[in-house]
Amino acid sequence: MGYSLAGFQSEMGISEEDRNSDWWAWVHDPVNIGTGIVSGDLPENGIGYWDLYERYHNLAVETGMDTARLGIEWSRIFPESTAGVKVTVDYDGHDLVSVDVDDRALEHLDRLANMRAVEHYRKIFSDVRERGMKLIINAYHWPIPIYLHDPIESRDSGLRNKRNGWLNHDTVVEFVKYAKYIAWKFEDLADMFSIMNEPNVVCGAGYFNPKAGFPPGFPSPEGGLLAKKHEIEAIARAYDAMKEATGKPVGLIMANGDIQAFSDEDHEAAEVATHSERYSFVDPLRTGEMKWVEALSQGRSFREKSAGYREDLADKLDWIGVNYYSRSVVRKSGQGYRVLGGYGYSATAGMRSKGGREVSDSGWEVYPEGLLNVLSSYWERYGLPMIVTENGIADASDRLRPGYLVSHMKYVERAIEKGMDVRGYLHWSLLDNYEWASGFSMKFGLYGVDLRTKKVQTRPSALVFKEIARARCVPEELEWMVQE
Ligand SMILES: OC[C@@H]1[C@@H](O)[C@H](O)[C@@H](O)c2[nH]c(CCc3ccccc3)c[n+]21
Repeated sequence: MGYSLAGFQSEMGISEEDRNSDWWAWVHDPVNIGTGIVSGDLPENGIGYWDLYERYHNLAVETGMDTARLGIEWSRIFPESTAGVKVTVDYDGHDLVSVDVDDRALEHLDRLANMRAVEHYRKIFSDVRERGMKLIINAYHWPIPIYLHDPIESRDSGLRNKRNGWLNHDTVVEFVKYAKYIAWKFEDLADMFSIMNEPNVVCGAGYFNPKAGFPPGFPSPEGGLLAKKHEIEAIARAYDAMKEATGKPVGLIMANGDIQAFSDEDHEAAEVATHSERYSFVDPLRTGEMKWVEALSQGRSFREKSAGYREDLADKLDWIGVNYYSRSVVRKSGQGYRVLGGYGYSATAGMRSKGGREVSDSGWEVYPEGLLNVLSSYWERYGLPMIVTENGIADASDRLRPGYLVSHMKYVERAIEKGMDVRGYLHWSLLDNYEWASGFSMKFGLYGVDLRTKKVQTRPSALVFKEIARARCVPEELEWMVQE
């Protein structure tokens, strides 16, 4: 049991601002701040993990945690372009079927890398290991180096500019170089690697749902589907490259909602939604079966379409990270689906959900049984080892979090009792942090952090977590907290 965090959301606050990413440009953009698409909070005013990691790791150990999933920022390791590093790339038509990063390329990357950043990440990771904790290193948690994705240019040019992030195969090739370098450089400190965190949210929020406040915030179903295809190729090519540098398990972390039909005539819609948001990412990386979800009627509805078999994508995952917070209730819409407001991730903060459930500060319905449903869905379809890599709640008053913790962990226990191979539970998160477009207003931490003084406040649910961690199960005396 432990916690997950991401670099851009936690590192800055005291020193070492990393200004070289699309997300940095995105959250500092005056137009985005003026239109309210981002909060105006800035990551450089954050919790300062880069400097305070020993204090925070002390907290994790005191809370009974034995595992940390931490991210590395691509733009810190390679602040300048790596395009000059020669690698062998093979295409089959538009399909990127191999990227060979040989030792000469690794030596070249090592000369280009920001060695101060490499060494500092080694200090942070060594500190985790020296405390007897396990370490999962995640290579990518959303920010892309600015020389590969200028989100303001992309937004203002309607995606017609050059530096277009996941829309370009260049980004895939440079990502594979970076991912192999990470595996090569940190192999001795990691217990496991994750290639990406939530590729489905990156393309979904960036191109299908501009209100989410993600770069480049340009509505383009075609763009979203192309970004999705390139992300899947990036994961497969990075897996191949990383496995040349390490024998440690290499997996993928996916965002999930428990997708449910509103009524009996919406079951097909729920199937299409589950394919579009979950299986269409992971199927190709297991079986090579590239299913396609065609955007119909200006992206308001979607239809499943087979795009054929790709041998070069099959068998590219050793484990799956399951991020789960809430459900999604869907209705039929044309040949596809639409998500219903009032339920799951689309509920409203400050009022009960349409299902009569509690709702978090971020408007997400508390729906613990969905975690068991999502774990079952992955287990039945793929049979791969799983880790709950994110589960948590924006809850500044800590009114809901104790019950949220107990209820969701009970469902993890249920999954294990049912024979599913669930290796761990990582809470999002140990500490409050920078919640992307929402900034610092959403408090996900078991511990609060005063951003001016960097002083830590213990929330009662940190003590609940400690009890559960110490008992290695949900103790009977805590079960009263689950408001059924
Ligand atoms: O919002 C809390 C956390 C973020 O801080 C993490 O960086 C990110 O990995 C993350 N993902 C999710 C779930 C996102 C989601 C929303 C709606 C539907 C499906 C997934 C929640 N969170």
